Amino acid sequence: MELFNHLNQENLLPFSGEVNYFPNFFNKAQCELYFKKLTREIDWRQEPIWLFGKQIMQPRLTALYGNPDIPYGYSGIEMNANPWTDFLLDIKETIEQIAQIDFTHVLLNNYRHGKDSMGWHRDNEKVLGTNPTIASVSFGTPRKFQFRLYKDKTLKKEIILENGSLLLMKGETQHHWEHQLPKSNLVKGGRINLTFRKIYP
Ligand SMILES: O=C(O)CCC(=O)C(=O)O
Ligand SMILES: [Fe+2]
Repeated sequence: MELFNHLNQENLLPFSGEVNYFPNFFNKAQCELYFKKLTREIDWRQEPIWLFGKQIMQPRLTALYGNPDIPYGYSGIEMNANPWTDFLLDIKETIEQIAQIDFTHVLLNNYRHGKDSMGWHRDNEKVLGTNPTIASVSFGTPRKFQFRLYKDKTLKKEIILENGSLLLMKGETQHHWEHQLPKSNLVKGGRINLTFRKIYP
């Protein structure tokens, strides 16, 4: 029996997946620097998605960076990755040490205020492999992040993703649990999230 994983972190999920939370993974100075750079230097766009047969604009800004020549389809849109920048590589290398995986891409989300959000979904696309490790880094205003069991949507777990935190989703998480970043009337400030992924072309 495995009592602890290698990081000695507790699992946020009760079963059928593994989620570890690391608050203050980045220090205050790094948080300020990265939030500024992410705001100014990323090629942010508001992209349309297809939802129930209708094309609507996503309620957030997005961008994709990563290794060249690996196209990445996401929610019905094919995004071409921008090449890595120096500071994105710095962040990637820092989290690769703890995630113990070489990531090929990062999907960036810019939630400009509390009305920006991301709805319930699983990151279970074929190109991510069977049990993807996804590393989610947050900068800026804290936001609520929720999980619910795919087969019993009344079973929920939630956590506040704080400035400078890292959330690792691993194992069978993407098979059995959906996640979302709900809208909030209370949140005024902006938040930028990076989800590092490994794509198997
Ligand atoms: O903003 C977040 O914390 C979640 C982002 C997410 O779930 C995704 O990019 O797939
Ligand atoms: Fe996701």
